[in-house]
Amino acid sequence: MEFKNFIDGSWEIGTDTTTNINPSDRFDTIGIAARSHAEQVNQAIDSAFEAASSWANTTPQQRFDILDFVGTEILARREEIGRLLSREEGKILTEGIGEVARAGQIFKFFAGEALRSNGDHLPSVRPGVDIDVIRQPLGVVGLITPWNFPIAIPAWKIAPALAYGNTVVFKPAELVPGCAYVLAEILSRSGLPDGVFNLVIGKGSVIGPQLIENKKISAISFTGSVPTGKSIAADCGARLKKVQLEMGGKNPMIVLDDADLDVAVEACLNGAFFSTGQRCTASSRLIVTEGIHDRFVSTLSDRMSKLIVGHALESTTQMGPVAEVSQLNQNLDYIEVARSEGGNVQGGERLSRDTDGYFMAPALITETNNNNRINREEVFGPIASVIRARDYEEALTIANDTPFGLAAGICTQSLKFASHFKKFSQAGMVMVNLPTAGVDYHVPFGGIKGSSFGAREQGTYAAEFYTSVKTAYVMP
Ligand SMILES: NC(=O)C1=CN([C@@H]2O[C@H](COP(=O)(O)OP(=O)(O)OC[C@H]3O[C@@H](n4cnc5c(N)ncnc54)[C@H](OP(=O)(O)O)[C@@H]3O)[C@@H](O)[C@H]2O)C=CC1
Ligand SMILES: O=C(O)CCC(=O)C(=O)O
Repeated sequence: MEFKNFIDGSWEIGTDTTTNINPSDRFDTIGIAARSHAEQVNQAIDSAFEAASSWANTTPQQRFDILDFVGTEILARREEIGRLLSREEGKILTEGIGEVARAGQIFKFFAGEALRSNGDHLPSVRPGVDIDVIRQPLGVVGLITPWNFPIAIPAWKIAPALAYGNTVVFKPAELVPGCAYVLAEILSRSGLPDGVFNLVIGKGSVIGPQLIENKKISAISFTGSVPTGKSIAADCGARLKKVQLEMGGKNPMIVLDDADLDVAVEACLNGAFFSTGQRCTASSRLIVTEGIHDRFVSTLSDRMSKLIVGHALESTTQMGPVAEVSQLNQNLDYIEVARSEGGNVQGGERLSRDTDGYFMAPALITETNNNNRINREEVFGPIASVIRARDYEEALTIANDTPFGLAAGICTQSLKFASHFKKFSQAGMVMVNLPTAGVDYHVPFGGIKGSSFGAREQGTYAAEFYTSVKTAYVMP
């Protein structure tokens, strides 16, 4: 397959290309992808700029119909696209299909938003004057996405951008051009005028700065690593360009003595190891109180060691490969760091298979403390560490002692502790007796502290980023 750029309503691949390889089976080439050059990126920006004014003035019905069409087609093709996703990114097929369904639902949700979005009408403090607070699109938005959710994250940026009347230049992660291409192909048949949606595939370090520096782009929405996010924010700040960042996490899951052991183990197994731990919401620090610690560790480690690691498309597989070799090496390095810090490592070995995929066993590291590097830095792999705590108060202090603040969880049967945690945990998303990862598509997503910057994504809150507010005073 050829994964082409979509610029001003036309498909093109250009001369410079990359090869897209299946991380489960490195003998399986999925396709050849465009690697955009500067001229193509400029054409995409120009065409989005040209299209912005007429798209901003389309009716809500036109925008609803287009986004609803996209959502319907994605949902109808969830198995086929889910297969491509799993082949390309490496999450297991049920997770791949689930992610595609989520992307379809996101388009449907924002189709509705195109109809629902409104402003406020208020009386003035001056007699006879009316005030309207109106939401207006920003113009052209640049969307930069990571590899770990290759269709859901693009969906939750593209759908609100279009619903609220913006035009788009979309740059997916180079590792996952297939899902981006399929999404663009559906959008290309949805009735969108030329230039409203553009896809430029290629290297982030080349395309990213071009998007940020170009004056025709009004705003950048980014999901990915902390260093890239910080440099994007600094560059946007210097140009007074609106920016939204979703970055890493070092998400705590507290397990209290009174927790239901099965619930806690299930939540941690899912939160730490599903999707090969490649979720910014993954539970990477398991903070466990003394009374349940040993039972919890022994049950979780037993369940972890039975997880079947293998080819993402095999029906028996419970954990697929790591998405790429540099991420695999980073994971294995962190296991050695944890060992050298005194951690007791179970699992975490490199696994070899005939298909030469990037497989490793999930790892549980016990007897760690919160100052260890393994507990301070985001790893982004199937690795969780366990930290002992005396009681709830100490567990909460440890949970909050991190530069990150994306998701935080607690397993307890105590309403008192759950309610206290909901209020005092320093995170944008809090889960009680549920995994820290795996969120709904219709409510806000994002964090505090070093995890996020700017307005929230998803749900009706997405309007905060994708629109600006105008206040109109009228004396009729
Ligand atoms: N919070 C999250 O959801 C995610 C966090 N991460 C974290 O980041 C680490 C590294 O992953 P990685 O994929 O390299 O993350 P990056 O932050 O490098 O990549 C995320 C996106 O940004 C693009 N990008 C890269 N450099 C620039 C730049 N200078 N300007 C603008 N955009 C740029 C990438 O393009 P390209 O792919 O072409 O390089 C990709 O589309 C992981 O180990 C993990 O810790 C990773 C993925 C998701
Ligand atoms: O946990 C989820 O459902 C979403 C996670 C996510 O968006 C991410 O890892 O980037």
